[in-house]
Amino acid sequence: MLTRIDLQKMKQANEKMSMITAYDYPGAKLAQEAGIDMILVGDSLGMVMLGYDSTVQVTVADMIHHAKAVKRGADKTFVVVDMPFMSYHISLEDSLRNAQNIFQETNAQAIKIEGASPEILLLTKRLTDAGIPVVAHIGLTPQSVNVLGGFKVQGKDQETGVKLLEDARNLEEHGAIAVVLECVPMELAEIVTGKLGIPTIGIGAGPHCDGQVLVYHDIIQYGVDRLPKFVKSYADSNKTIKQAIRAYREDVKQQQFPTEQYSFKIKNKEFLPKG
Ligand SMILES: Nc1nc(=O)c2c([nH]1)NC[C@@H]1CN(c3ccc(C(=O)N[C@@H](CCC(=O)O)C(=O)O)cc3)CN21
Ligand SMILES: CC(C)C(=O)C(=O)O
Ligand SMILES: [Mg+2]
Repeated sequence: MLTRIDLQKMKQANEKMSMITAYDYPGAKLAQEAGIDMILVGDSLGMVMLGYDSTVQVTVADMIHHAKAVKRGADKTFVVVDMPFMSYHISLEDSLRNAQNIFQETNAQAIKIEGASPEILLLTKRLTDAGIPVVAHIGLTPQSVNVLGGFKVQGKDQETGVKLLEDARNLEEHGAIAVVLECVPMELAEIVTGKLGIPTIGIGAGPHCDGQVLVYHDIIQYGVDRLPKFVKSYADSNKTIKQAIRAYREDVKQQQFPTEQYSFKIKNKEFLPKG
């Protein structure tokens, strides 16, 4: 299992970190077997697993339910769990308690929170002090989609670019072990990556980040119809799975399945009920 020290060393050696989301036991198991460095139990599960149109409806209970399944499938992989919408904004005390529940119940290696406000910085420090490693997340922060006005690229002008770098530095200073940069111009991500001691993990943030993360269902095109520009697709599961289900359906209709090969037989027909 990787540790935060390994992440640091990988950054220094310019060895890129691969991260993928996962939300369930089989998904996590395959990711671990494929040798992925880190798994994120993202609140994107609300969209790709549960069919919501944003991550806003996801709850702490949802995150724990899915993260426990992930950890069972990937017991030897560094797992990060998203804290969901509003579970770390009501009060510092509530935020710490929610983080505690997520961390203790799931056996994850770190939690992830969006933003860099003074409250988030303080929470990052308090969690770190308490022994819960924090991954930060800035740029496009999907839990704020209704404030941002859509899933849009962030940090495109001078003011927001300077702010993004300042946010990243503050998060590092308050103890974050890594920072996710979502949907920012690649040139800006390169500068932030160069200025930070902790690794950056990009999604739609170009090639200069220390690591990359993508959503599982996007990479294998599983149940998603439209891919964001920054996603490279590596398999067409929609096609493969639909082909398999259609073939099964056809076999049933045509009485091609089940044949004897897929059936059980009785040795002594005497035992069969008369009738
Ligand atoms: N399936 C999935 N993949 C993701 O990467 C993802 C989720 N869901 N849900 C949570 C967030 C939301 N994310 C998104 C979703 C859409 C765009 C998008 O469509 N962006 C536009 C760019 C818009 C602009 O130019 O400002 C694009 O064309 O890629 C970006 C990030 C990333 N995360
Ligand atoms: C897109 C990644 C970074 C995320 O937060 C998620 O999958 O929820
Ligand atoms: Mg998320």
